[in-house]
Amino acid sequence: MIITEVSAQVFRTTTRRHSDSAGHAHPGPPHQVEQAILTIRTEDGQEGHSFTAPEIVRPHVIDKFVKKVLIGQDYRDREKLWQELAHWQRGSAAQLTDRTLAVVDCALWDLAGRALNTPVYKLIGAYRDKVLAYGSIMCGDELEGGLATPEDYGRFAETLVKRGYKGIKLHTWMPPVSWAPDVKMDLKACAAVREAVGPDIRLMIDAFHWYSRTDALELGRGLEKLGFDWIEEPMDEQSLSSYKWLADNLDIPVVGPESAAGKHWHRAEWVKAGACDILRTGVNDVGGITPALKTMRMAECFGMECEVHGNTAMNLHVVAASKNCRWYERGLLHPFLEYDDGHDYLKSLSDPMDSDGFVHVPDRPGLGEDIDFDFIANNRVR
Ligand SMILES: O=C(O)[C@H](O)[C@@H](O)[C@@H](O)C(=O)NO
Ligand SMILES: [Mg+2]
Repeated sequence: MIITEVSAQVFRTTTRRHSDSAGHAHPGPPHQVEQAILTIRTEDGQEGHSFTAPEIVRPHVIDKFVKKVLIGQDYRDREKLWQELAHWQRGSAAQLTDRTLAVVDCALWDLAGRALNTPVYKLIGAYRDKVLAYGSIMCGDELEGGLATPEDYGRFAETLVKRGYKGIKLHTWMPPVSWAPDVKMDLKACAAVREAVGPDIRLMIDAFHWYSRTDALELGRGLEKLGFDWIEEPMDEQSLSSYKWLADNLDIPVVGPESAAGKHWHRAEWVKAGACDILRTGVNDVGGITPALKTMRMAECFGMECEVHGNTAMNLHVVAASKNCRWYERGLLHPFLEYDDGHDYLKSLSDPMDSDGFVHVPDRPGLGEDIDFDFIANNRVR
């Protein structure tokens, strides 16, 4: 039970996702990027793994913080280990981030599941073993035939409905797209999608994250006419009072916060302030599965749904272990990319979706990621 090793391996993987100057993903030619796998090992050889960006588990962070908290401890003491890492963040000179807490927490959950030959969502206490996915479309672009026009969004939405999706979320155009942001163009894309898919497909938007209150209000009012289910992150989430103002002035549900710091504690403040109608959490955003579950349960206490940000196994297990969220966010999707091709370091998808739009939680132990350890070893860089 005692943790004896914590290690991070960095390896090369090929992807067609490229990040723009605001960190948004767009398709491009295949290129190699570095990925990291964190491994936590016990004295009796049990292992837990989780993936992240290499800088999140760089040697300074692992040696200065993670190893000092974990080595010699019982791997089952996730709450204690998470609290100790979270407590150290304030005095870490901003070196110990929520992303590091998340990858450590996920690897500990994976370790517990592998040791007990049980999937994480069953360990938590499962609510379901399949969940409807919404197709989360990438931010708009200026690529011919990509997501450059409202009509492009409409055509792609038709493709997603044929694939089986029963919900679609648009990320509309944002800088550095030359002419973005533009509320009227956002609404044209949303109208084109509504026209293309008809009244029964659920639609949501995740808009430019720095609109003014009046821009966000105009966007929300337009979405109400199109029967959208929610408006997400149209303004800077650091302004809780702006979201309180928006939620008070709109009928369409406001979802958040996604990217705001403060973990489950700050999300409690959003609920208390009435700054959202549907709460939001995400394993990477709040520092792990452990705090994501706390956020989800807190929302339930207020009769609120809490939608989970992001794909990957870690978020799927939180959704599968919870009643008060409707969707799994499957994406990000683009006409030029085949999401179901997965990753070269995983032998199969962590979130396979059937033709009815249901994602089935893999029955494999732990997080259930079908890791190709040979690929990682053969492509390891450090
Ligand atoms: O900003 C982005 O690139 C996307 O919005 C991304 O974070 C996406 O995962 C999201 O916000 N989903 O809700
Ligand atoms: Mg979002």
